[in-house]
Amino acid sequence: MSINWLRFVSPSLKKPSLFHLCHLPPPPSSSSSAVIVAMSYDKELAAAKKAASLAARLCQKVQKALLQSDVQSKNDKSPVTVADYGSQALVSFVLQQEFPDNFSLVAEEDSKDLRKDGGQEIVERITKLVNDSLTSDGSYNVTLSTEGVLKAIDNGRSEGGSQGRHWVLDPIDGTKGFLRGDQYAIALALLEGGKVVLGVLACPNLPLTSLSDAGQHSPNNKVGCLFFAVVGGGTYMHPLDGSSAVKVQVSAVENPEEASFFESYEAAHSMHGLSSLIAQKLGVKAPPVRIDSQAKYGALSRGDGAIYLRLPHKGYREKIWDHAAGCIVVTEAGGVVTDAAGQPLDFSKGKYLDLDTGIIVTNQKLMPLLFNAVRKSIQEKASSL
Ligand SMILES: Nc1ncnc2c1ncn2[C@@H]1O[C@H](COP(=O)(O)O)[C@@H](OP(=O)(O)O)[C@H]1O
Ligand SMILES: [Mg+2]
Ligand SMILES: [Mg+2]
Ligand SMILES: [Mg+2]
Repeated sequence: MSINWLRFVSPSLKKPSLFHLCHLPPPPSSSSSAVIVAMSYDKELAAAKKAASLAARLCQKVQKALLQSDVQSKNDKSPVTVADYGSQALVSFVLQQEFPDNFSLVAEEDSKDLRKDGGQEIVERITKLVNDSLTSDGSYNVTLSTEGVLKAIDNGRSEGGSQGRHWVLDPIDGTKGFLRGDQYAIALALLEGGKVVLGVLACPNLPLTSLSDAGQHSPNNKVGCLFFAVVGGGTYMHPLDGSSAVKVQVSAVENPEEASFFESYEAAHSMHGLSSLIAQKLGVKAPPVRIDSQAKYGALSRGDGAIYLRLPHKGYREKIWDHAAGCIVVTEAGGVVTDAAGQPLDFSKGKYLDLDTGIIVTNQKLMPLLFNAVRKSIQEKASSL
């Protein structure tokens, strides 16, 4: 099935809306002309934004309690587990309600550990969190049982792939950031035929103004952003607690000396030494901006920085839910996302991304320079071993 894209101005919406035409095989008795079915992602986008916003609220509630009760210093990870599972159950439930006939979800968590002996208490806490969120939203007149919550979590066990539609969810991306009270994201994307066609990134702790602004740590600076993108339609951002969206664009910086770059806060997730070698080769002057989660993709999409380098240690396999939403949010804002060999990320192979060395992200102008610096640095590192 081939897919063509066109921009369509909906008279009722009075704003551009994205439609695509699916050329279906002709019915047996008809002539050879293709049957054209027009579809939009408006309903999917509305559902994804709703699900991610609800999940973000659940996570904010848990993170607040986590910080207030100082559980963080006790190194007790259970509240994070509660938020991860609660977020996944909520998103899964909302999407299944909205798309009962065509629902497939590839998500990070499953209920295996929760079903073990001693898991009942934590399942009850998750169930309460999920039901409280559903009640406060008011759209769905249901109360989930503990088994209903476990089933909703396990509905995220799809394998994805190159055929059909699959939602892709990271219920909390940046768990370590969440624990520290730093950045994290609820990352939800839709794959169609193995390509990302829609992405929503809820970043509850990301300031509404640029991370490069001097006053970003002032107490008046509001946090909580939601980024969204539909293929061909650009990237938008609005406050998590609002709906007035602005279109965002990646940085237009062409001179690497003026570029700043993002990388993981956690050195275990990305080789900081290698990225500093790359930055040095490029002539980047600013120190790295280290933050957790796909909030990096969101911040990059609005030009807070110009480059994102993710260079995992040998043997690590990247999962699609760690990049699907972020990837479309950046590309629709004019950026480029490739692996370290310059190939686009392939989301059609199931849960894992099959890629060379790492992931590099920047604007179109800087990509050739960045790519060269990455190749040289990787070769230098290999020959020094
Ligand atoms: N050794 C490793 N190398 C690279 N990424 C890793 C890793 N261990 C975990 N991760 C991934 O890094 C993600 C967080 O990325 P970042 O460093 O940008 O915050 C984690 O997502 P979760 O927090 O959803 O588990 C996890 O999937
Ligand atoms: Mg993740
Ligand atoms: Mg996660
Ligand atoms: Mg995880």
